[in-house]
Amino acid sequence: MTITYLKKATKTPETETGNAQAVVNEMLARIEAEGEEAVRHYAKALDKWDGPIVVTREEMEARAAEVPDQVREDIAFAAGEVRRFALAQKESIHEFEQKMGSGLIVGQKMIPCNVAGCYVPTGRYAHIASAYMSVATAKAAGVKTVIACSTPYRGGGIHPYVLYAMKVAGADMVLTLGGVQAIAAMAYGLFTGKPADIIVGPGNKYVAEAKRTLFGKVGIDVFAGPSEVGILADDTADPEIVAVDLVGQAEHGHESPAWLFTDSRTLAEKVMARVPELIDDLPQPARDAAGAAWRDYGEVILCDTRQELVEVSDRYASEHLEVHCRDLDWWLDNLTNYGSLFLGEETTVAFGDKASGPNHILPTKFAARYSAGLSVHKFLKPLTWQRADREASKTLSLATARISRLEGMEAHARTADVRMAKYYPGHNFDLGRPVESVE
Ligand SMILES: NC(=O)C1=CN([C@@H]2O[C@H](COP(=O)(O)OP(=O)(O)OC[C@H]3O[C@@H](n4cnc5c(N)ncnc54)[C@H](O)[C@@H]3O)[C@@H](O)[C@H]2O)C=CC1
Ligand SMILES: O=C(O)[C@@H](O)CS(=O)(=O)O
Ligand SMILES: [Zn+2]
Repeated sequence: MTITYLKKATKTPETETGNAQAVVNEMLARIEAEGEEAVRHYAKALDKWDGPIVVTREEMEARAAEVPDQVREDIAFAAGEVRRFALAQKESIHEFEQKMGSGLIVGQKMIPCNVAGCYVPTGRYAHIASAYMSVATAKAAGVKTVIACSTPYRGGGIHPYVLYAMKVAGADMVLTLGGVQAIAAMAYGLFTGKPADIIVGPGNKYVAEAKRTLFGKVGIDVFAGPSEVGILADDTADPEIVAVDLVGQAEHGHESPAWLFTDSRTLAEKVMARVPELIDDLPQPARDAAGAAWRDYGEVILCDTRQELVEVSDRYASEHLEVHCRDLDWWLDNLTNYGSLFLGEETTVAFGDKASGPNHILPTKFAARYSAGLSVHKFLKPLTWQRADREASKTLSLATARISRLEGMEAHARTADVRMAKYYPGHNFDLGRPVESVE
């Protein structure tokens, strides 16, 4: 395969993770030992917040009353589309009941987690959309208690429109907390008395590392760290739109990769010339964020064929992947690793980020190789059940006893023996040869 790097990143999505891990480990240990006091300490030290942590219902209502009509309308529209998509996902997986060869009745029940924690980042930007992406999806799944947390915005309380979006999406409890201290508070049930069963939502490297570290104690959605964009473009693509879309996501922060995969050197050169101009034209803090992102993480990769482009793109497993090429169905059929796919010039990542319906909480740092993004399914457990009658119990007892004994598991085998002895007294079944003692 011939790959030419017309621009190569000096950093990879894994750079800087080590530093975050050390910080997160220390903070989690202190919060586990000291509880709410340590959380308050970090809220003050890192986010200049020493006000109340729990946002009361009355405060939510009072602050909601001040939200302008156009903002309400936009949030209602976008949250509605996200809910609509989540409900369609819910429809796609169902409970069922089936008779097996043994006569056993088996089934699957879809049971939502009881408590979900939703993290809404607002360090650099006020991520209003992240509020309904997580909360509305948890509610569509049927989660009873949804706790939402967001960073005190620029030293104040939760950003008013983020709080409004949480309310519209159906949050049951809200905490004014950001970063590691928010994730830990949700995991341990601090301030709410309700430890989360699952914690979801995007965030910076500290948030993503805290979720990863606490995984096991609590469920998580996916490793949703600093945003990434990949664009596949051929010679039919418009270089201006490709460049604008790359910068559109580089704005996220100095650790946000933007990758162009193309088989057209002409297009690549035009895009590379245009991106710095577009960045220079941005207001702050976007200019610095996108400038550093493009300088350190931007890549332009030239391949010979579209098969090679698919291979390279799958290796990068971009969180967001745009395709600006002829024959869009071919790309839809052949690409396998991406968080969310945006086909054709008429669509763009920002639609998915804010309003189109499919979730924007998506896998980063190669996690799209094994995981999709946040969906209603992350909150739903496909739990299995089974019920045997006497006939099924007999068929299964014989097989189970014999297989257990082949495995050397005598106690397992006896759970089948005892049933046969009770239901068929005096019968002589082949239940396998008893396991010999090995001292
Ligand atoms: N993958 C995805 O689906 C999405 C990812 N994102 C990403 O989320 C991120 C949002 O990041 P931010 O704006 O920073 O907001 P954030 O809310 O994730 O982080 C702010 C918090 O970081 C903590 N923090 C900052 N510096 C710290 C330090 N030195 N030590 C310990 N804690 C520290 C503070 O407590 C603060 O509350 C961006 O990287 C964005 O790209 C956003 C939306 C979706
Ligand atoms: O990583 C992401 O999904 C973000 O691009 C979403 S947003 O732009 O912050 O809304
Ligand atoms: Zn974005």
